[in-house]
Amino acid sequence: MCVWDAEAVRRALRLYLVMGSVNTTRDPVEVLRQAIAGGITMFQFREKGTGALAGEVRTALALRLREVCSQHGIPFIVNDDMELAVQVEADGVHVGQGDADAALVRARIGEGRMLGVSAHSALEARRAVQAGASYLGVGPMYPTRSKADAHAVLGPAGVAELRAAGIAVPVVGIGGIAPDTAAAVMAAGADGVAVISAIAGAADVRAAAAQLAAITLGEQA
Ligand SMILES: C=C1C=NC(C(F)(F)F)=NC1=N
Ligand SMILES: [Mg+2]
Repeated sequence: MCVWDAEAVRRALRLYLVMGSVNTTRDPVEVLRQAIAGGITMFQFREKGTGALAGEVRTALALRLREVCSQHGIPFIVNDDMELAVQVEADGVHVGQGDADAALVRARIGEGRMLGVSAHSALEARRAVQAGASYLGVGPMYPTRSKADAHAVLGPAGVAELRAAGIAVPVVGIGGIAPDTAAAVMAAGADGVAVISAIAGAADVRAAAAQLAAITLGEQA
């Protein structure tokens, strides 16, 4: 298992699809295939909210999505559940401030996997880095319908403030990001954007992913 150095993590964060079965009316596996064809660089399985799958059915979906990511060399991250991440041989885990202690998760998953931690302030960011975070998820950038308990909207300024505070680790913005706002998040100092509805809810998933990829990867140029 390769160790995910900062540069590899930054490349993976460029266009990060976060999705679970509740985020689309279609087959999540088909949506993921289309999103990969459009150019996403990382995928997070986030099975949360009203109607979320559980138990064997959830694990079965995780394995199907994991397989699609493996086929295309796309890193596969599991939200919250470190045991599921280990069980399906995920490339990493993402935990929020209210979830398991980041240091405990790092100890459980080892150094060969990515550990993403949600952060809403420089203090939370510093603590997450000390706990061994590979990247920080910062948001919400804009109002979001995908997370019932979202924090107050930070805006791209939230990313700029972390950079101004000297937080240099890989950072991805999340929360209500769409094609017309992705560039602002990158300009504020993020290494990439994480999206749910902008891709999973799009009529043409592949085109939506391609449009966002052009913006975030274009920033690279
Ligand atoms: C609550 C979350 C915050 N950020 C992220 C990500 F953008 F992927 F880092 N994922 C989450 N599930
Ligand atoms: Mg969480």
